[in-house]
This record gives sequence, C-alpha cells and structure tokens, in this order.
Amino acid sequence: MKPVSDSPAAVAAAIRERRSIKQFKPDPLPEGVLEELLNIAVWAPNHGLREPWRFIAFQGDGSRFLAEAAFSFVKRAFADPEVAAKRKEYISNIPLTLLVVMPEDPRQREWDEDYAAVSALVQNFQLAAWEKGIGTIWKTDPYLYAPEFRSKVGVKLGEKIVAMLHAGYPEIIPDSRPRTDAAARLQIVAHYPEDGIID
Ligand SMILES: Cc1cc2nc3c(=O)[nH]c(=O)nc-3n(C[C@H](O)[C@H](O)[C@H](O)COP(=O)(O)O)c2cc1C
Repeated sequence: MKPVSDSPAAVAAAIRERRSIKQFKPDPLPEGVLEELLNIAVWAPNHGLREPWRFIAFQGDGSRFLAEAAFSFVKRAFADPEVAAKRKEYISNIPLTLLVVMPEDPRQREWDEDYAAVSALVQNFQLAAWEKGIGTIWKTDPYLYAPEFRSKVGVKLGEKIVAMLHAGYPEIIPDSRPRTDAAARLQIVAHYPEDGIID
C-alpha cells in the first residue's frame, strides 16, 4: 500500500503536538478551509455508515449572535456581570465556532456508537486543523445543555451537541500537559487464566 503522506510519522506528530488553544488571532480562516477540514473529519469510523453528524458554523456576525445566545444564559449563571460580559466578548471574537450535533438514537448501543463516531470526527477535525496551523478547543460549556440556548441556535429536540469547537490561528500555544505512560494503565493477557477469570 502506498503511504498517504511523505512523512510516515505525520499523524503521530500531529497527535502529540496538538494543543487546545484558547487565545486566537482575530484573522478569519481562509475561504473553503472549514469545508476542507470537515471533509477530512468525516472519514471517522462510524458504525453502519450512519454518519451521525451535522454542523452549525458561526463566524463574523454569526459569532456575535452565538455569544448573545450564550450570554442570555451566562448572564444568570454568573453573579458578576463583568465576568459574563468578558465571556460574551470572548465568544464574539472567535474567528470560527462549530457546533457538532448528533441525533440521539433511543437505542443505547446505537447512541453509544454514534457518540463515539462523532467524537472520532471531532478529533480528526482538530488534528487536520492543527496540521494547517489552525488551533481548536473542544468546549462543553454548561449553556450547551440549556433548552433556551439550543433552540436559539437551531438544535432540534432529539439532537445532542457533542462539541462546541472554537477555531482560529493561535495567539498563544500553551505548553503540553504530559500524559501518564500508558504502560501504567495496561494489562496484557498472554496466558489462559488458571481460574478462567482475569483479576
Ligand atoms: C469532551 C471534551 C470536553 C472538553 N470541554 C472543555 C471545556 O469545556 N473547557 C475547556 O477549557 N476545555 C475543554 N476540553 C479540552 C481539555 O481541557 C483539553 O483537551 C485538556 O486540557 C488537554 O489539553 P490538550 O488538548 O492541549 O492536550 C474538553 C475536551 C474534551 C475531550
């Protein structure tokens, strides 16, 4: 099989080097980049090829609308109006925010599979963006669960917001937050267990 990249370690490097970005430059993303990244991300594994996702993107004045919609909830959630106003300004100024939405299948197994598939898609998107010098952060802010916010931004009953992804060119790239060596969490079963049960 032909390698997909000139650099065989490109995927590993993107995985290790990606950082969640909170501070963005104001520059918008070039035309077409969002669609390009999404068309990479949709190659995520998904059971039954259900492709259980759709996307709502906010940019420009759309970001201001998103901030207003969030703020109507945030206003009540924060005792300090200054903190709330800062949060609103922060969201308004983000070059691109993507809501990644999935249908909530009433069957547990399908729901789990779909949530897993959409999570894989989100990570694909983050890695593909990083490769282009675009930073992202996956957010699960509390207002994403507020019916008032959900209906304002066009999320239907029976849909779940899996991720709010902010994206843009990084202003600040934080240091890495090291991970525990996987060996510490790894159990290898290489012999048939004597009691027929693994401890
Ligand atoms: C499902 C999920 C939800 C997250 N929600 C938030 C969030 O609400 N706020 C936030 O600051 N970061 C959030 N993050 C980002 C993590 O905080 C971040 O991945 C972690 O700190 C590790 O940093 P890194 O991504 O730079 O390696 C979320 C990540 C995941 C996977």
